[in-house]
Amino acid sequence: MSEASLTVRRLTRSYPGEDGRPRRVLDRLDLDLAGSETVALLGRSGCGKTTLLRALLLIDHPQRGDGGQILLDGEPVPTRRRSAGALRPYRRAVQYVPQDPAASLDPRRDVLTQVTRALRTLDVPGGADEHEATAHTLLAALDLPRDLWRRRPHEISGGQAQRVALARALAPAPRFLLLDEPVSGLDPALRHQVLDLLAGLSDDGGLCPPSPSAADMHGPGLLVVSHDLAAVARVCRRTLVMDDGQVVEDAPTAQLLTEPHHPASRALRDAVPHMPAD
Ligand SMILES: Nc1ncnc2c1ncn2[C@@H]1O[C@H](COP(=O)(O)OP(=O)(O)OP(=O)(O)O)[C@@H](O)[C@H]1O
Repeated sequence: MSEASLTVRRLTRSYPGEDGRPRRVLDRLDLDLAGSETVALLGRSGCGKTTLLRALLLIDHPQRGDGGQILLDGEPVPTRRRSAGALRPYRRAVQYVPQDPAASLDPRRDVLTQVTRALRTLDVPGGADEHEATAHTLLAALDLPRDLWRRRPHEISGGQAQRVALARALAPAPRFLLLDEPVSGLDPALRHQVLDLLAGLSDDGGLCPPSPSAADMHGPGLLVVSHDLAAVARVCRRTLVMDDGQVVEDAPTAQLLTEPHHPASRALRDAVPHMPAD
């Protein structure tokens, strides 16, 4: 099976402005991600990163005049008038870990059920036993011991909640995983732990349950949204810099740390407190 691809072509998104006229936030944006890649999406606050993520997750509301295409493996995905059933294959393939994972967990359900329920909702093949086995494997692999599995979100720590959200996102064996600021607000130790975990994810799919495309040996492609070039440099080989609703630089992360071209990239590099020696 060929490598997965997630493609965005000439994507335009707007919000209603104060004068009632649409205010363009994404401006004919193009993006190409491969299933084997680890890509950071950086940019100053307000440049449109979340708007792009929402578009990729098909949870936005395009305004009149908005357009462009999102394609999974070359197939256009409906970005308007979406029916839940028709979108399930896409939702299984493109998963998400939000910025505040603890808040994204269902407060009424225990850790194990957060994962099994996601599998059921997404119509992932297999019965309850198989879903539970997948959840067991992932929770254990993410260092969430069995005595946590029957606890509800308010009974676990923030770092544990983050890993539960990650387990839930990985359970359907996605081909792409989108992460919104995965380490912002974490203490330094936990930050390292999460970054190591993400770095380990990308190479060989080590944590992912067997994918329906088992021939695809790669882990999910990662798209990591962040403000922090230094943090993503540990995980992402490629970095996209956004400014004013467009990708203004697309370069290997190592190159961006040493030779940023666009002023927006230079500002990000200059915000890195200590440049790595290499
Ligand atoms: N629902 C909305 N209605 C109107 N304007 C919005 C809405 N959501 C975002 N915006 C505006 O669109 C622009 C892009 O916002 P977006 O959240 O995509 O930026 P961002 O790059 O994710 O910022 P941050 O890094 O601060 O999260 C901003 O100017 C923001 O104020």
